[in-house]
Amino acid sequence: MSSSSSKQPQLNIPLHVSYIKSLGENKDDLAYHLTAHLRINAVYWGLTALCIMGHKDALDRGETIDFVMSCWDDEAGAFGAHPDHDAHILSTLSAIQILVIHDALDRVDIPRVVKFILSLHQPSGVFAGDSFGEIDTRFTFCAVSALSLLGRLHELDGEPKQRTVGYIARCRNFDGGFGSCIGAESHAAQVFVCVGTLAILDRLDEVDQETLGWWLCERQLPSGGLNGRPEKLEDVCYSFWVLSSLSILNKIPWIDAEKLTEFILSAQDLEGGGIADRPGDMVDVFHTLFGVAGLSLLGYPGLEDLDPVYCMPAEVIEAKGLRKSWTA
Ligand SMILES: COc1ccc(S(=O)(=O)N2Cc3cc(C#N)ccc3N(Cc3cncn3C)C[C@H]2Cc2ccccc2)cc1
Ligand SMILES: [Zn+2]
Repeated sequence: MSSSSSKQPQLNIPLHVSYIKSLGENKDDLAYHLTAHLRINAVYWGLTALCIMGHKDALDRGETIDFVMSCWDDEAGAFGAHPDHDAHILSTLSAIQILVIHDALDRVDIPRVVKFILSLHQPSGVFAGDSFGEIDTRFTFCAVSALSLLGRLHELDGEPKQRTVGYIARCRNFDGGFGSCIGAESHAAQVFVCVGTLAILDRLDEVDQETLGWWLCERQLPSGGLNGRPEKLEDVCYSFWVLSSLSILNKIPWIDAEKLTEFILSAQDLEGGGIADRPGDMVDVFHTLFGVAGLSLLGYPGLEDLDPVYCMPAEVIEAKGLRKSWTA
């Protein structure tokens, strides 16, 4: 893909780096406190975006690790999204991703976290998000990717792995896609978590790759952007959910990369920095990550490679020996 033909301004990396750095500075903003329940996830989103843009050190490593450890819920043996918040698989995965990126897994009581994760495995094969029992294929991906990053995926060997794969197989729809649970309609974010889980478990044979490939490339709209379901609006975050699934299936050429690149670049705020869900909307750190993540998967010049399964820097996943054979 040649960026010289782009009609949109290029990716303004310095501006987006300063936007992410500013997020942790405005602690007086009401918005800062209203998003406490997302804090550790937001740190993962910001840190990963910085890594892809080549500015991993823009956030202080020591302060970041100290914040993650302040989210440890010692009663549960896992991480919450904010100090004194209850442990949840979503925040536990974010904590592990941050510590792996910073090569600080030695700070984690791995046996206790593994016990928490395995305690969420349901008889049906799906994972719950926490002890309250809400189930979702998103939580299954979080559990399996967390165990993999901890080097403890073998805990699922045998019947637990078959149960997990069997549940995801029962979520597969006629259109080749996957939903949040058995019987739920296909949705791009759920397709990512199910395909990603099957990729980690080396069971992509459970995916109808041609049919799903078509469903995924049909997410692209005339604007170049991707939506999450038929008849929905395009949204930058689907640049990652759809592209990562296509990347795992080796079908990224099935979409128009040039037009998607233009769409993502058009969603930048070129004054304050950051990327929004679509042009003209308010930016946030979630869409900033998934915008640069999408550009990285499209081979946009000047960005670090992203691993499509773990949504983490490819060099970090490579160093842990977790890169899959089909990834370039
Ligand atoms: C602004 O209203 C919201 C609504 C929901 C949430 S959320 O439940 O915490 N969450 C994460 C999220 C974070 C931010 C940011 N910063 C912004 C949005 C957003 N969404 C909502 C969204 C994204 N695209 C369109 N929509 C409507 C996804 C959602 C679910 C999710 C959680 C973890 C990982 C992946 C997905 C946060 C804010
Ligand atoms: Zn979105």
